[in-house]
Amino acid sequence: MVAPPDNDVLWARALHVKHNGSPALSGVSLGVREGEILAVGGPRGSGKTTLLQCLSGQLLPQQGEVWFNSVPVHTMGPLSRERLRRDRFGWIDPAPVLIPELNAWENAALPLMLRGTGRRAAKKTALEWLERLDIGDCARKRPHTLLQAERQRVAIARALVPAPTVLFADEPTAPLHRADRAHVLRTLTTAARSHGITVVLATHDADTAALADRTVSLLDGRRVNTVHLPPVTETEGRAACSLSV
Ligand SMILES: Nc1ncnc2c1ncn2[C@@H]1O[C@H](COP(=O)(O)OP(=O)(O)OP(=O)(O)O)[C@@H](O)[C@H]1O
Repeated sequence: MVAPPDNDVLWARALHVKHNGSPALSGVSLGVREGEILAVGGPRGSGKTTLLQCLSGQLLPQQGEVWFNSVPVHTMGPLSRERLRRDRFGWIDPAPVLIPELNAWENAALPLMLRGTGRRAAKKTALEWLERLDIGDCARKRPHTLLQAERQRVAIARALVPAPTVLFADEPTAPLHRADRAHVLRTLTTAARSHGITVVLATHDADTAALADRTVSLLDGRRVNTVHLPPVTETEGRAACSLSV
């Protein structure tokens, strides 16, 4: 095994994954630099979710290597990978999965409390994030009384609250309206940049990818070439488009 370059927080080499015999990833390699916002683009079924699951240690590739800060994730046992995900990674699903018995701030504070932070401190941090995401008013509401878009903001707050080293976001704005999407994504990317959080963002939306520093594109489980365009604005990162297989 050869350790990854020092400036890559995540590094994957030649990942191969098959789901029930059909290939989902076929030899994908990539590095993610510390503090980078990396978009993983590609059409539906191209392997984006599978790639994020491998990088975050949720799924072991049948072949290939995944390294996090020079630690080989692909050789870790299930408990070590679970601890790594709890302590260092955040995850946002396309649809919010919240605990129905807890209100919004309790849901958002949960990762901190699982790490041993006291209830009062965890609540303070959770409320700050809910405010930043414009749902401070919902802090005491249970998930079933919230709109889907509000629930997704709670899920995003929950992922940001413990300031993870790497945040994996799988189509995080899928349940939001277009206007909402831009605002939530800006909040997410601005927060990530200001807290030095590395983000790996799966999306098939060019507007979303435009907020990233770099885009890698997948097609049928393989990487396709990308070309970088000039910055859209000084502050919002760069866009990239897929050229060809
Ligand atoms: N649990 C599973 N069982 C069987 N096949 C799966 C499973 N998960 C993914 N696949 C298949 O693997 C391929 C890659 O799926 P994946 O979800 O990684 O792609 P994606 O780019 O994230 O798609 P989407 O944008 O629809 O989420 C697809 O052909 C998909 O149908």
